Amino acid sequence: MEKMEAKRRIVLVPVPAQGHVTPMMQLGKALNLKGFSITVVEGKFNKVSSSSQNFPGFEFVTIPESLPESVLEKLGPIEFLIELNKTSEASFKDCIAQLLLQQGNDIACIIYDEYMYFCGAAAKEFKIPSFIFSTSSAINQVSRCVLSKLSAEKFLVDMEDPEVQEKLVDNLNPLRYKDLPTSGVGPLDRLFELCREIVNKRTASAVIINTVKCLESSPLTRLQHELGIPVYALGPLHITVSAASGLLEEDRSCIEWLNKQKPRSVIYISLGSIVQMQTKEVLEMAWGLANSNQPFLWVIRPGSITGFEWIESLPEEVSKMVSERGYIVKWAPQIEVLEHPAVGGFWSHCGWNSTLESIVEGVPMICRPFDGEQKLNALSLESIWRIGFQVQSEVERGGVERAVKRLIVEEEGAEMRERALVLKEKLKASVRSGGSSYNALEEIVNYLKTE
Ligand SMILES: O=c1ccn([C@@H]2O[C@H](COP(=O)(O)OP(=O)(O)O[C@H]3O[C@H](CO)[C@@H](O)[C@H](O)[C@H]3O)[C@@H](O)[C@H]2O)c(=O)[nH]1
Repeated sequence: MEKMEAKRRIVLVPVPAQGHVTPMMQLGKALNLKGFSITVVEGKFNKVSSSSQNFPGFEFVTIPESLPESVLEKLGPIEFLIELNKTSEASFKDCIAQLLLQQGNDIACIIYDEYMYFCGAAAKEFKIPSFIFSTSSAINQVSRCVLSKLSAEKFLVDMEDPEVQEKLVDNLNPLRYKDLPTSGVGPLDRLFELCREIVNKRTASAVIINTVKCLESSPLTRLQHELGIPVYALGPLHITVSAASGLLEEDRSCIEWLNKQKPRSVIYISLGSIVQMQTKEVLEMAWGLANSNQPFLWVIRPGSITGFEWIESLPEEVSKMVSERGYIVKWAPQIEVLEHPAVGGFWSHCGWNSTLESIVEGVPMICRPFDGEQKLNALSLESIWRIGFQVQSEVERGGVERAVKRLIVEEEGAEMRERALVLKEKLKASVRSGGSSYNALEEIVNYLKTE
């Protein structure tokens, strides 16, 4: 009898946040289908192992030294990540040493989220190949390379000059210096330090990125040039494999509600898994949506309105008006919502997963980015792909009403939808046999099998 080839193990290290876990687990599933065994190393909160039933055969390991979620609230995201990397390095080395013992030295590769750069030390020490995985756009990666070379102090002074603000970043048209993702994340010097750590490739053999060549051809070329190692664009991963790793329970009743709405009439509103809103903005949104006269499906996560558990801060008259025209859920089956024929547009914070998911369904977008990286995605959606437009950061009811009508009712929205449908076909083609993302995955698999 022919001897079965032993499966080789891949260790995945995701960031414990929905927008990062989802694509990492999709990558794990894709590699598992290609014959690799998967071990997921995780920390103390937002554990993927809570949905382990969706990943039969995967092994889940917890690092004992990782930081609790309360530290994230105390330190803010940048300091938390810097601290997490410091505290996790030694325990991750121990964890890999253990795994090597158990697996008879059979670890083909460590694939770590770009923010989990502490993994680099273990890869180096045990001479295990490593890949860096990026869950955001290539333009964001390139922007980080640009920022990592700047001094925070000088940047702040330079940016006082309006001419510098408007200056295009070399070969990255339409990106201007003022578009670089520096806002909303804390002190600039700490952000630049984090950028330097993230773009430091250490001993990694390649970067895997959840984007698509036809969307980001020039940033991808520039990224490869900046990093000097191969960059594999194999997105959108969610259409390569389905891998349910939701950290919140989906409310499927919204699909029944959508079934009762007219084709392309509904605006879907979701701001991802992290964004927080103030009550004032929520109220302006509610009035604007109601005044638009279009039906709407609105995801409001528990705890996402600052200071409140859920939507108890909405006055009764607003709740009544909302329920007449709209439907609110705590968490939706987003991909299914976007592919529903009743959905005509997506009001989004432009997280990278939401951006890809919307394009794959040919749904045009109203862009309301919150932090710097989302602003880059909004810029691409508005100025490069021309399948969405941005609303001003100060959200007020008149602006909300106009934006919804512009996208769902007016000719301009229809044109955006047409362009989105063209992109949809291109993205689908990229993951089919012979497509750019399909080929990138094949190259990775061949590399891992021969290492
Ligand atoms: O009701 C909902 C709302 C969202 N989602 C899913 O949650 C994910 C959200 O991801 P994303 O759109 O990327 O937003 P964030 O959760 O905010 O993701 C973080 O991670 C992303 C990837 O690095 C970044 O682009 C974002 O800026 C960052 O905030 C998507 O897969 C959605 O399908 C649901 O399933 N149901």
